[in-house]
Amino acid sequence: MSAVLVTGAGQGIGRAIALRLANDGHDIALVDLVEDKIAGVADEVRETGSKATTFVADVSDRDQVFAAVEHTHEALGGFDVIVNNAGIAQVAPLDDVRPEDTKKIWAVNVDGVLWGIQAAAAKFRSLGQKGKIINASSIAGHDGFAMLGVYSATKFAVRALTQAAAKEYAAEGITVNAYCPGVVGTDMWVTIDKRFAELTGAAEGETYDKFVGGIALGRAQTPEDVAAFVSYLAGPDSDYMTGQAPLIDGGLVYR
Ligand SMILES: NC(=O)c1ccc[n+]([C@@H]2O[C@H](COP(=O)([O-])OP(=O)(O)OC[C@H]3O[C@@H](n4cnc5c(N)ncnc54)[C@H](O)[C@@H]3O)[C@@H](O)[C@H]2O)c1
Repeated sequence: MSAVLVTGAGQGIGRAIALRLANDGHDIALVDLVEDKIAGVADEVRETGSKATTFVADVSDRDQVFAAVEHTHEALGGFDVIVNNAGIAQVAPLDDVRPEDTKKIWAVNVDGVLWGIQAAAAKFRSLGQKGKIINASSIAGHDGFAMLGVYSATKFAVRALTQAAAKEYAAEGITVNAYCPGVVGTDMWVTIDKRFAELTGAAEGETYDKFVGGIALGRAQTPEDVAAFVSYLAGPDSDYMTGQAPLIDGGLVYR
């Protein structure tokens, strides 16, 4: 099939995407901050029969992202898809946000996606081939959530980059889309829930449960639910789709 680079692949949604795409028959380059985590996922990928390679990189560092793309091409013998999945959350009332807070989250969630877009487009161009760029936005990229204001801003920004890149690269046969999960019970949500508890006096688990209670389909979202949509985006059935960022949230209505 094709060679896919997934960032933030060491756990949560990124891990599920890596495993789903490996099961679809793609070879996978796993990129994350910590080697131990991606080494374990690489073993799981190899069990599916697909190739796996790991590369430690911080997506907020442009040179490291370009190096990750080069590594993918060398190790897997191709480069067809990038999934710019890595991201961090931040829970704070807007009044409390300081410059160092916005810099950090912006560097990972927005700059990190931009470097991934640039590096992938440059590589597709140098190889003279088409390619697919897939970015992690969020339901918080469609609605500004209280206490998640800066996080929401970064995810709106990911949608903006997705739309702009889709227009800039369309003539080269490069498609650019995003996925927008709702509430997925990964480590990210454990951290969000704890921070809500500290700030609002809610019991631990209460905020997560409230959000899950607002999901129309009546069950919590799994990383595999997200990975199923990314499987479509990474495969040939999405060839005529670009610049889109659909919600995959089970019909979440709680705000
Ligand atoms: N969990 C949710 O409910 C949810 C909802 C909507 C969108 N998202 C988005 O989906 C993506 C994955 O979320 P998750 O819940 O799996 O998160 P997670 O915290 O469980 O995992 C994120 C992974 O990204 C890695 N990472 C963080 N910063 C990095 C950096 N600078 N460079 C490289 N890797 C880095 C972490 O080490 C970790 O392995 C994120 O972009 C997140 O914003 C998550």
